[in-house]
Amino acid sequence: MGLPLAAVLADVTGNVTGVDIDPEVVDAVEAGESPVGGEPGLSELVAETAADGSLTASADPAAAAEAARMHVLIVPTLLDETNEPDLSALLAAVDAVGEGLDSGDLVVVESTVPPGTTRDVVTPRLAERSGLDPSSFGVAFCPERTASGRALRDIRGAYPKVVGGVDDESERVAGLLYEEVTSNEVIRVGDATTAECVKVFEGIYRDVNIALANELARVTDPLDVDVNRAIEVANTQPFCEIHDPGPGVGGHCIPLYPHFLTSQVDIQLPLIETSRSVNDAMSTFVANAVVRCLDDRDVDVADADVLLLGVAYRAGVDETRKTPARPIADRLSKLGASVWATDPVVDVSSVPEFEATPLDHGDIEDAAVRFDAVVLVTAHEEYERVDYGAFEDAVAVDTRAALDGESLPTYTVGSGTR
Ligand SMILES: NC(=O)C1=CN([C@@H]2O[C@H](COP(=O)(O)OP(=O)(O)OC[C@H]3O[C@@H](n4cnc5c(N)ncnc54)[C@H](O)[C@@H]3O)[C@@H](O)[C@H]2O)C=CC1
Ligand SMILES: CC(=O)N[C@@H]1[C@@H](OP(=O)(O)OP(=O)(O)OC[C@H]2O[C@@H](n3ccc(=O)[nH]c3=O)[C@H](O)[C@@H]2O)O[C@H](C(=O)O)[C@@H](O)[C@@H]1O
Repeated sequence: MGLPLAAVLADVTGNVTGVDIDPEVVDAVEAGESPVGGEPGLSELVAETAADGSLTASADPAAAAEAARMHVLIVPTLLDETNEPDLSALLAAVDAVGEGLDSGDLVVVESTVPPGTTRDVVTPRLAERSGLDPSSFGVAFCPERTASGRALRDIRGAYPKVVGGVDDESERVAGLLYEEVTSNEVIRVGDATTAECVKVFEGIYRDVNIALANELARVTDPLDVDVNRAIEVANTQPFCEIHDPGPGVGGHCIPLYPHFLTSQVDIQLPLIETSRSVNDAMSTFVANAVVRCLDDRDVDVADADVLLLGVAYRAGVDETRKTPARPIADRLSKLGASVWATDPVVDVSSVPEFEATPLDHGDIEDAAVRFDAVVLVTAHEEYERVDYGAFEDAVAVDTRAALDGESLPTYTVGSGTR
């Protein structure tokens, strides 16, 4: 999300150096090209701001920091293998900025971080690396509230911009910066930790509510009820916003943010922790539904050819981080199935640690006859135009309630067998 942000800041301020440790990213931006796809308007904005000199790029974080007076950090914040926050990229960026920090500078963190990080980690580390007194420079947390595929629109003002400073002056100056950027309001929350909580809470709200939808989907079979229909009607009541059942929660954000909170407090948070487990269990629920559907047709999963439609974690994005497609493929492969996968947006052959044979999107109908089951994992709009009649003797498992009205015998998560 750093390049969309840099391009908008360049468009607004006329003087931005985008810093990245990936030289290919730097070279592309220096050439006026956007290495980030799937973002409407971004290629044009990068070309325009690079051409007029308002956007330059550098692979030397310390040198760029030396020259700058405002420093915005939007590097990856991930989880390690034990689901603890991995802030290594952020700390590296903080160290580089610290090397070039001057009295009177402002440092803004836009990366999503565990609450307390800006005050207790970033600020002291900047002071230590720069040798400056913490009161001599500003630090604020101003979360990136954007989603892939609509970054420029979101950055320019789809939602209010949240600003939280480690002190009043930091918040005041950061607020002035973002008032130039967003067409929406700037909400000053009074401190950095509150702003960090805003971002993490937004994501946790989503994870918990998706877990509720997924748990409700489990009563479809025992109650013989169309849960998706019940959710749709329940949501006609303004105080009800039940989300959509699915195969699990993917992406670089929502599955991570609950861990950013639970790692920071030494108290039990059972609802948040259980919601994570409910969502992560959906891939097994889907794989078991495939096995059951094959079994109903006297096909042993160990002898089955299964095609996954969609590898991206959600429709329309070229992103596979924590995609539910991976555990679904893993489980079916372990049961002996021959698993194939296709995606109109993602290059399936480049997806790391993915137990599936790639199939080109254009070959779906020609190859369809070989499959015993087809699983819709990602509701890319391209799948509305597939001729499912080509899957002559297969059964479909629809994890997104997207295959309405198709001729194929189908089990739909949340709606059951049709
Ligand atoms: N991608 C999204 O939809 C959103 C992301 N965010 C937050 O934004 C932050 C960045 O996420 P993404 O843009 O998705 O990550 P990303 O992995 O797509 O891109 C991060 C970029 O930072 C570069 N980088 C890594 N370490 C660096 C360092 N030490 N110095 C300079 N550059 C470095 C990488 O080379 C890469 O180009 C995360 O904290 C995320 O939670 C927030 C809202 C939306
Ligand atoms: C609260 C919220 O909508 N946050 C957005 C979210 O964007 P993100 O790209 O992660 O997509 P998402 O729509 O939250 O979906 C996350 C995952 O959850 C699944 N999902 C989503 C909604 C739903 O009802 N059911 C469901 O199963 C999606 O398929 C996907 O696998 O996370 C972004 C972020 O924080 O990076 C944030 O900026 C975006 O505004």
